[in-house]
Amino acid sequence: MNITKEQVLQALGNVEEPDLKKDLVTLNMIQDVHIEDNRLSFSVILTTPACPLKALIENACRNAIAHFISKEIEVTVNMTSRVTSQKNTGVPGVKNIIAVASGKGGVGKSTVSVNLALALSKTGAKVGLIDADIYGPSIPIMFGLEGARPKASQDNGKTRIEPIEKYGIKLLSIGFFTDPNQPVPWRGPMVSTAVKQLFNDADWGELDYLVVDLPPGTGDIHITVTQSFPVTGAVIVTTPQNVALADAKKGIGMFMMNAINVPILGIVENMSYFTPIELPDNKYYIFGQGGGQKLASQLDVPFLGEIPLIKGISDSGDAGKPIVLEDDSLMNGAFMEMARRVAQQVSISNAQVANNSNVINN
Ligand SMILES: Nc1ncnc2c1ncn2[C@@H]1O[C@H](COP(=O)(O)OP(=O)(O)OP(=O)(O)O)[C@@H](O)[C@H]1O
Repeated sequence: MNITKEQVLQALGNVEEPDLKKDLVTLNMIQDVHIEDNRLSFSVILTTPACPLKALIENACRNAIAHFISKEIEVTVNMTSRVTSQKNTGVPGVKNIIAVASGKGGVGKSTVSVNLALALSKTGAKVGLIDADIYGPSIPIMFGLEGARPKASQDNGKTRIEPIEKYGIKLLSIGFFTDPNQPVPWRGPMVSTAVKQLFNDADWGELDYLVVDLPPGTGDIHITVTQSFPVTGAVIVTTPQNVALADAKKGIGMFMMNAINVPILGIVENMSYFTPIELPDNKYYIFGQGGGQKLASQLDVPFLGEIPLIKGISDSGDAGKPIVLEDDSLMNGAFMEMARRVAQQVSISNAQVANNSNVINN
């Protein structure tokens, strides 16, 4: 059978990327088309390795070839990915900055940040994590790195800090530079300088996603980070109680202010329901049900998922090995699903910016 590359591209031009609402050929997602007799192979370049629609897109490609060219063709689809970026995150080599925030303290923002970073890395992305919670840096404990000190070197008279690598991601915490037993009386300008150093003076290398755990509330650090670096988007963590939801709303309001203007990637509801480990199908909505989802639809922002209240989540954080590293989907499923949705929203946000300017695909 004589098929041409043009025929293949024409057929695949009928497959729409469901999130980005354009066809795969227009989005430049089809590459390496090889044809030999009745054997065809091509690559589909997804915008994130965490793409939740991978199987659906592959199926749609196979169907398009069968429908528009022939069912007799032996098709090999190589699903691969190249994370998109908006121009210039301000940190060399870093494609996307994801800020994790909460209106209220203690809702599980650090737990979500850590498990989000590790879940994205598990899907194959290159990930970094900054703990910018100067009032209660908890990432050293959650990674079993209490007392760790990152290496620093001089490069042309400039200090370069080497992020610590653990569980496949690079991380820096403000807690690596302070004594956990001594309270640090941070003043506004000191805070701003210290936090900017975590971004600017560190050797992050090439990263698809840099996750930033912000302090609770809306303060100096939020303003420093969002005004110094073009943050791709913010993930807002809440619990189901009304007090937490009201503060989450304020947090979202801050990111949406004209002076800040950071896209909201979505709301994560943590501690949504209690699940006893011995009865994993039982869900007890002890703090009320559906509050996070309702807030998301009210504010017209995505809902990124419900994370159960499970003792293992707390235990694993305290033990320095976050739950997402477990191979048990009962324990890590909710975080993996949330991470896929976050990555999906990053891709959508980048594509929207591309409609107005230029998205780089490298
Ligand atoms: N889904 C969950 N199930 C069980 N325990 C959880 C869950 N989420 C968080 N925790 C526990 O709740 C406590 C607070 O979580 P975490 O430190 O992540 O909150 P935070 O919002 O970052 O707090 P802070 O406001 O102090 O920065 C921790 O002990 C953590 O292990």
